[in-house]
Amino acid sequence: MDSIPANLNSTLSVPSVQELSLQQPEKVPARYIRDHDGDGTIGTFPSDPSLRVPLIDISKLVNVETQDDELQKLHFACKDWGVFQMVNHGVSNTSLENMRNQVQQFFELPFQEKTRWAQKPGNLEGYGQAFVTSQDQKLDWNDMMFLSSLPIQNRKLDLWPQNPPQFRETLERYSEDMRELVISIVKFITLSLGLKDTEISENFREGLYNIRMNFYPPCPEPERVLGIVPHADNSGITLLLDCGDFPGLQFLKDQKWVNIEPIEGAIVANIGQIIEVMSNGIYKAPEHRAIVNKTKERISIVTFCYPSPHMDIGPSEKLIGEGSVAVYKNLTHAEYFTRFFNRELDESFIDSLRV
Ligand SMILES: O=C(O)CCC(=O)C(=O)O
Ligand SMILES: [Fe+2]
Repeated sequence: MDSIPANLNSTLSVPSVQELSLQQPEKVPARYIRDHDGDGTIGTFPSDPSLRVPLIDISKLVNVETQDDELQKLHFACKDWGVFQMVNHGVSNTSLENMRNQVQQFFELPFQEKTRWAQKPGNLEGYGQAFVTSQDQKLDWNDMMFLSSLPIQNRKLDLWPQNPPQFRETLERYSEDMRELVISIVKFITLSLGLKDTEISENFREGLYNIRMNFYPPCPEPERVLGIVPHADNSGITLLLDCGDFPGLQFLKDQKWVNIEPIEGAIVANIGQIIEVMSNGIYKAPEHRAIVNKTKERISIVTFCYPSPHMDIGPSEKLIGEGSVAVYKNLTHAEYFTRFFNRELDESFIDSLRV
């Protein structure tokens, strides 16, 4: 019998969805059913360009001649969507390809082999599922591997796969790349907020980087399950590598779920709740979810980027005063996480941070 987790930083063990899917059931077990076919979202990508998630060319942000225009685009992307896709971001295709291949090879291993790196009681890291706190909770159509990668002293190496053999070094390299990228994006995000100093972006140098590798197996009734239930991320910024070529990731925009069309070599960035707080709510951490496919599996590799634990989490002082008041409380990093892991699953975390 599984023990009941003390808080949300631990999870009950539930069956592997990948193993379930391999048995080719005709119907989905009741525990996964959360019908959503009424919202018609399984379909295709939006053809109307105004309904597509904004595309930001990082090389244009770096170039002084094109910077102002691209910063404008970035500002509206963060304000109106909370998410954008990045091209020309400077991370090599080799790093992205290697990461994608290693994660794919990991999930293709026999189940028994994968369980060498399974989650242990009381901790979310490792191979398993997230946030299952009761035996009757509805489940996501998702298996995952969750690892803390930076700073190095946070690594639990006993949970880092040694099969496939290149997994560890690839993840190491990939997380360094994500760190460099996020420092640069946060610098531009704060610039687009009118903050000229680099205090916030520099705090991502000593930040925390946790990587969640999601595996969504094919599902006989995709319109009846969710790969990941709607949520906003508690990160500063989340960087997502979509390894599918069909609708999977969806963001809520003007009360409608919009499919994100994967672009070869692009990385999706979304605002997390820490940047929402630091921007005093000017930029919002968007709700998003994952849907699944009837015949195809999908992998996504998600890096949750947090600023240094030494940095308080509160509205930037430069954004309050002169007519604007702080909308969110100021918390230490530890207070923020204590609140997050002790929240009720049905309560809005961001609302609990309001003044
Ligand atoms: O797989 C996806 O596209 C979404 C994953 C996600 O939102 C998460 O892991 O927080
Ligand atoms: Fe997410």
